[in-house]
Amino acid sequence: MRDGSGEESNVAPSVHSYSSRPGSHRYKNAKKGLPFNLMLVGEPGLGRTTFLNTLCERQVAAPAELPSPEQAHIAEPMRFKHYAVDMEEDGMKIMLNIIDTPGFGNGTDNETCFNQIQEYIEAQYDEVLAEENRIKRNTKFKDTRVHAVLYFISPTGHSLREIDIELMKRLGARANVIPVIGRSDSLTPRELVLFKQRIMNDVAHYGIPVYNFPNPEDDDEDEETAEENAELRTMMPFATVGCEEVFNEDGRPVRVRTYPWGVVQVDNDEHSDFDRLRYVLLNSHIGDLRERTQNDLYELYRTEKLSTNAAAAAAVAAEAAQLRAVAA
Ligand SMILES: Nc1nc2c(ncn2[C@@H]2O[C@H](COP(=O)(O)OP(=O)(O)OP(=O)(O)O)[C@@H](O)[C@H]2O)c(=O)[nH]1
Repeated sequence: MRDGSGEESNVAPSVHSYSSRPGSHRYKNAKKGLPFNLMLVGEPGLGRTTFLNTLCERQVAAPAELPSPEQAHIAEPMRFKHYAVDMEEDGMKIMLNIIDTPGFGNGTDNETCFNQIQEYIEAQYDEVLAEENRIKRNTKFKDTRVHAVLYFISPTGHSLREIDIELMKRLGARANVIPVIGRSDSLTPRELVLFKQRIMNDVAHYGIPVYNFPNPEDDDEDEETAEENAELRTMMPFATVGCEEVFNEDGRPVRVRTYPWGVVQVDNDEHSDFDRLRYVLLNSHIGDLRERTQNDLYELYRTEKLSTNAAAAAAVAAEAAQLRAVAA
């Protein structure tokens, strides 16, 4: 860790400031540790790797190796990279499993990426379904269902692109999709406000089923939670800034991106939504994201899958009966 002078410093790594926010401790019930599976999706260069390391407050993922100039034009296919990190947040142990998707949106054929991601999410549901049907349960079964997908939007300042709309629409039915604006410090505060508005207009116009924080009218939430959720809805999509370096400012650890014209403080609410998003993911809404995955998204998938299987079995039985009748 370096301080502003470039020297090694011994500052404590805790740089976030959210412990006093409402809603903390809401899900502090997991003694063994709460598993949380988070997928990161977004085009190359939007800051996913930096975000991951900033979220975990340590270097979990190394920066991607850049191809040589001769190879730079060859689009690498998308792949899944897994990172397992044990965290402790506000007294709660979290077994964080991050699934990164380098190579997404690299080529002209995005359909293959869409299918790969959807199949990955559904394959985790299939594993739970198979486990539920086992006579003897596997006590070591690891639930790898994706509890949230962070979708990184490019800070163009325009509006959503076709790739964003398509992907979020496809995944929204299978996972809690949370849109975020990557490298948001490239927009001025006014540009950011307008960009957020345009994105949310597109979300409404195209009926994109993003995770929209439980509506207090639908749920039996207390007043404080209802207010918090209403505020979080107005912040969507979250504007993120990532930075792995921690500096020492008057004895206080801060993460800043330094530019010739000034600094961007990652954990300062006036500079970015990073701190708030981190709090949502690892504290206030970790329980809701997990519950929604289990009770709504998985249940829907399970019903669809079993109905399809039942319909297929009925069709096979009808065909067999027909063949038997012909043979008789
Ligand atoms: N301005 C700005 N630059 C950032 C931010 N986060 C990361 N970067 C820089 O953007 C570049 C790409 O960051 P990565 O974290 O490697 O992006 P990625 O999305 O993982 O990209 P791939 O590894 O190519 O898939 C690096 O030079 C980072 O230092 C940010 O919040 N703001």
